[in-house]
Amino acid sequence: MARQLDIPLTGIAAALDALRPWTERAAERARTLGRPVLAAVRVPLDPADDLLAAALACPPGVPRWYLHQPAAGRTWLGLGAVAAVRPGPACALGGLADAWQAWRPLVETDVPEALHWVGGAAFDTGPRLDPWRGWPSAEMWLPRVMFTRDGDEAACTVAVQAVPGQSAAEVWAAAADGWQRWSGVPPERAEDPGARLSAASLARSDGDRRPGTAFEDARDRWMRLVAETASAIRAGRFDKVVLAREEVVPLGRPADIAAALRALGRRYPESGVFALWRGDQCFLGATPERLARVGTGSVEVDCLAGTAPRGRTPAEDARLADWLLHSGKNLHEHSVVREWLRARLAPLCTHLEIPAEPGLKRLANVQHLHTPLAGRLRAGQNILTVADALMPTPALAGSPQKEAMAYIRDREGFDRGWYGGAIGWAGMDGSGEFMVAIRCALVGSVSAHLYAGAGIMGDSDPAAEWEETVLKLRPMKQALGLEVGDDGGES
Ligand SMILES: C=C(O[C@H]1C=CC=C(C(=O)O)[C@@H]1O)C(=O)O
Repeated sequence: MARQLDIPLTGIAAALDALRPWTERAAERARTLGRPVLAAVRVPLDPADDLLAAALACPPGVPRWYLHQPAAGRTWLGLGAVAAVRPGPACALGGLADAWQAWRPLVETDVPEALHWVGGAAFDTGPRLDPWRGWPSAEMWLPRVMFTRDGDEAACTVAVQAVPGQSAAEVWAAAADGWQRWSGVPPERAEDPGARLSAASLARSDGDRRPGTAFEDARDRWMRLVAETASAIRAGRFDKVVLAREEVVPLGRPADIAAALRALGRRYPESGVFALWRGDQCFLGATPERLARVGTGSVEVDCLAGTAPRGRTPAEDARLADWLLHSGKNLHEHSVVREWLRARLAPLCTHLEIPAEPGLKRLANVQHLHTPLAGRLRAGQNILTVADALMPTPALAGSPQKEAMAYIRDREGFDRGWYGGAIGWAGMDGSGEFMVAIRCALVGSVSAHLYAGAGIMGDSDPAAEWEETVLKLRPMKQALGLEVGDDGGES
C-alpha cells in the first residue's frame, strides 16, 4: 500500500517554492560557465517530525544517510544526492577534498552554511569483498533533501543541480519531481511491529556455545590469532594491532532497522547512532568514538582505547573502573593511540591540548579509557583533510599503521568494509564531523554481518580479548533483536 512520508509536505512545498528564484540563477550561471551549478534553500520544519519514518519510506535506490546524537539533541537525515564526489578505487577521504571544495563557488544560495555534504569512508582502500562489494572506498554527496534537527530547531534544505542547457523551469521541475516520487511510494519494507527477530529464530549466533560448534571453532581460531599477534608484538614487529572479527547471522525475516536505531538511541545516548543505506543493505551502528570535529579553526578528537566491562552493581562498576584506570596493558594500549594522534595532529595545528591522564567514557555495555584532544587548526585544513590524516587511528588499525593494516588484511580473513572507517558530514566552509564506524552491522535482506575488534598488546590474554568483542557486539545484537538484554528486554 502506498504510504505518504510522515514529514508534512507543507515544509517541502515551501522549500520548493523558495527554490524557484535560485534555480533561475543556477540555470543562468550553468549556461554562462558551461558547467553544473547547484541551487539550495532552507526552510524551517516542525521539530516533532519523525525523520526515521522519512528515511524508511524512501525507495531502496535513494541514498540515505542518518546520524542521531541523542546527547547533543541532534538528528540529521540526508535523502538522495544531487552531487557526489567519489574517488578512484584506491583512494581515501583526503582524495575527495579538492573535488568537494571545487563545488564551493558553484552554489546559488543564501544559506551556504546549510550545505552539508554527507558520506564516509572504508577502513582501508580495498579491494572490496562480499558483503561490501559495490561499496566505494570513500564517498561524499550533497543530499537532495537534508533534514536537520538540533535541539528545538528543525530545518529542511533542498538542493538541485542545474546542468548547462537546462532551463530554470526544467531544473525546478527535476527538484519537485524527485520529491514527489519519493513521497508517494511504498516503504522499502513494510513496517511490521512483529518483525523483530526473536532470539529463538536465530539459525547461528553467539548464543550457540556448545563445544564443536561453528561458534567454538570461530572462537578458537580468533584466540589463536590473538596469541600469535601478541607474540609478534613481543618480538618487536608491532607496538599494537587491533584485531576484529565478523559474525554473520542469517535473518529469518527482514530486520526492523527503525526499531534498531530507536533502541540504540535510547540505550546509548552518548554515542552517535548512524545508518547508511545502499541498495538493499543498511550499515548501522552506535559509535562512542569521534574521529574528528572541525569548527571554525578548531578541532576536537577522541582518543578511545582500553576497555573494561560495566559492573552489575555500583561497587563492582567502580572496582572495574579503578582496575581499568590502573591497568598497565590498557594504559599502554591507550597511550599508543594518544601519542599517534598527537604526532598526526601537531603539524595540522598551531596549538594542541592533550590531558596527561585518561578519564573514562562509560556506555551501557562497556567502559573505555578516554582522552579528549583539542586544537587550533592551521589555515588550509578542513574536515576532510583532518579526517584523512587521522584514518585509521591505532584504535582501529595498530602501530606502525601501514604494517598493522597489511597484517590485518592478510590475517583477519574478511573485508572490514566500512567497519572501522568513518561516517560523517562536511560543511562547505570546511567544518564537519566524522565518527569512527564501530559497534555496527551491515544488514542485508538475508543476513547481518556484525563487527567488533579489540586492541592487542604483547601481554593480551586471548580469552579476555574475545570476551571484550562479545561485549562490543552486544548493542547491535540486542538492537536487532538477535539477543535478549540483561533486563529481559531487547534493548
Ligand atoms: C575496535 C573497536 O573498538 C576500539 C575502540 C575503543 C576501544 C578499543 C579497545 O579497547 O580495544 C578499540 O580500540 C571496536 O569496537 O570494534
